[in-house]
Amino acid sequence: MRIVRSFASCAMRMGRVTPTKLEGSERTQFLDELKSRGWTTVANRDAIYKEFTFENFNEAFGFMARVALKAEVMNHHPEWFNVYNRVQITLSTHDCSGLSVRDVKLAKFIDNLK
Ligand SMILES: C[C@H](O)[C@H](O)[C@H]1CNC2=NC(N)=NC(=O)C2=N1
Repeated sequence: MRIVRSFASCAMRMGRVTPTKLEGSERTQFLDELKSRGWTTVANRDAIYKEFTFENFNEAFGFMARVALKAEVMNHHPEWFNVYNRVQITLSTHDCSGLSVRDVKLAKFIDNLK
């Protein structure tokens, strides 16, 4: 049983388990936390958005590289747009068509880089 559980939690960490959409008070709590750090909700879809500005392209791209490596490990990828020193990031979970804990986890990682 312990082996089954540890396999399940490993699969979860590796992003191999289909995530479920955040709902109810858990969702409200996560969203309040994210909004306090500058994330906003997106019109017409269940996603969060934040814009980051850097000194120059080099700083912006270094930041993107760090996010990309984390995203690959999590098997959870951002939708993003970059022009010179500006990076716009939208997070949503395609596998459940909405926000999941993976978006919250990736958002926290991103905020800690800045
Ligand atoms: C098949 C593969 O597991 C999925 O497509 C992964 C890859 N990256 C992903 N990224 C995001 N943002 N949402 C997903 O649901 C997702 N799913």
